[in-house]
Amino acid sequence: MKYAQLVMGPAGSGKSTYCSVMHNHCLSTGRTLRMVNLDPACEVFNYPAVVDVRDLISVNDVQEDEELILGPNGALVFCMEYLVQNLDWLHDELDEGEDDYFVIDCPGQIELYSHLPVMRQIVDALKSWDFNVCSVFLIDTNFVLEAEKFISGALTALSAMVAIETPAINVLTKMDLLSERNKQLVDEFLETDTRSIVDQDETVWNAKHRRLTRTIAQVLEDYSIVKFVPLNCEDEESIDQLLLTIDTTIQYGEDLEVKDHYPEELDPEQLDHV
Ligand SMILES: Nc1nc2c(ncn2[C@@H]2O[C@H](COP(=O)(O)OP(=O)(O)OP(=O)(O)O)[C@@H](O)[C@H]2O)c(=O)[nH]1
Ligand SMILES: [Mg+2]
Repeated sequence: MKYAQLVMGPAGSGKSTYCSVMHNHCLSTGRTLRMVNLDPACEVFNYPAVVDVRDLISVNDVQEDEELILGPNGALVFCMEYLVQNLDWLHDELDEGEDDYFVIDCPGQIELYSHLPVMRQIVDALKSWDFNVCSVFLIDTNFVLEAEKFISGALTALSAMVAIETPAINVLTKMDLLSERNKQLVDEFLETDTRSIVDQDETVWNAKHRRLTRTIAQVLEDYSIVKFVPLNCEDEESIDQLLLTIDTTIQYGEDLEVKDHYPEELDPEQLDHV
């Protein structure tokens, strides 16, 4: 069995930073993560990538092609579609040994997480190659600090969850940049039910659309579909906590635990006689 975190989210939400933070954290605890750059548009990243999609195709290559005439967004979509047509390349690149744990840095075009099929096709391929996959969907905390933005962030995360259909962990990034007051606000948002968050907000705009926002908030609340985990990259405990949540979601380490623990009702000494 292999494992993969797909690090997704809007442009600039902190995906590549998250990848290098996770890599460094695991390096210091003696654990190996295999890092993958799946962003054909990226210029630099601060982790050692064992797989880099730019070896197959990059936005620069595509934009230099005079026959294609594509802008940066079109070129990125072209690259991702090219990757989907050449999934054997990715399979070969990822195919090294057993029990590998990959962290995959994805591109930031929001269309990839709403209506374009490419991310879904990549996830389906990973599953067919025996990967346990989890999407880690990052959202910049600064963009969810008001009630209607919080709802909008939750809906963005939900649209990715619906489009990609994997277990998902939604992460609020850049917590280190918040003032103490705003940190408190985020904590309050995360503890409060979504419906009450909307009810606290009293703007004119909100009054006009109150029934709609309340209903959306109620649906989010009733189904408990979108939960956020805050991440402060400066705080090792925060990183560790998130990693544990992700590991549990993709069932990483469960085999190890089974070997380490006997069921409660069984006495280990008795097992020798079985
Ligand atoms: N202070 C702080 N800055 C961050 C954090 N995460 C990201 N940044 C900054 O936010 C900017 C964007 O971060 P990236 O990691 O490149 O974001 P990305 O999601 O990979 O961006 P794209 O690949 O372009 O979609 C950079 O200037 C980072 O230094 C964080 O946790 N704390
Ligand atoms: Mg990036």
